[in-house]
Amino acid sequence: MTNRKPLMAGNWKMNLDHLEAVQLVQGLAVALGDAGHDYDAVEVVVVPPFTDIRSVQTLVEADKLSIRYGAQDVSVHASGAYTGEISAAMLTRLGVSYVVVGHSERREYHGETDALIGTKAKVALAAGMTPILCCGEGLDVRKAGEQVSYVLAQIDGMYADFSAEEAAQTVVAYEPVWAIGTGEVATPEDAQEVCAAIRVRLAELFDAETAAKVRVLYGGSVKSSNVADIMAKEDVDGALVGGASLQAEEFAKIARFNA
Ligand SMILES: O=C[C@H](O)COP(=O)(O)O
Repeated sequence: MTNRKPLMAGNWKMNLDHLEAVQLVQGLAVALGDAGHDYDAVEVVVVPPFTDIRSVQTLVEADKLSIRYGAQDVSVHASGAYTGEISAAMLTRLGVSYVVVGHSERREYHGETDALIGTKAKVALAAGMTPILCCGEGLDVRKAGEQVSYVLAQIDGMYADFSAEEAAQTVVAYEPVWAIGTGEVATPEDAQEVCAAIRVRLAELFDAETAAKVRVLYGGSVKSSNVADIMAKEDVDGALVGGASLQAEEFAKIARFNA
């Protein structure tokens, strides 16, 4: 048995402007409210683009919503001449609770390395936000059957400078790149294999108590139709959802996987 609270996080990626963001969060709140969702049992988080966050904050505060929100990235710098970057302090001023770091799209299009991702995660933590550290193998690695060693190398790199106390406050998202936005979902067994290996590695890097606290999410073509089977796996503590989080009803159903 685990006391890790399931976390359903919707990563909107570069979709929806601030007006659409308000509509979606309102729709999600209504769908979850109508269903009597217990936010203490399953945490629900939206991760909009930076430009939407202020509007989401205003809505969440005005309507006293229990939905929490995150950012898709954070700068390693505190302030200064870093054009285009957003600091951790700017995010915390907007009530941001989570920061996704090292998404495979940041790794691919922005050359982010495990070391940089680890630094970003520590910056987020130091500012009081929870980092969601992403990892996952490409199709070539999966075909070679090397997914576990590949992902564990990413874990080693990202957590290299973490203390156990810091690590215990993080979330990991395992997202096989071949399953992202493709409709190709990993089997629950595939997800469990890697998520369990991540937890074992965290226990080796830190200790068993720390590893037991870290929530490990699965991401990659999660939908309301497949989420329950994935969530039934012991080491899967939630989902990082892309496309399906852009529809209020569908994301509400995902959050209510156990209803
Ligand atoms: O961050 C979310 C993932 O990249 C999954 O995206 P997807 O659900 O559209 O496959």
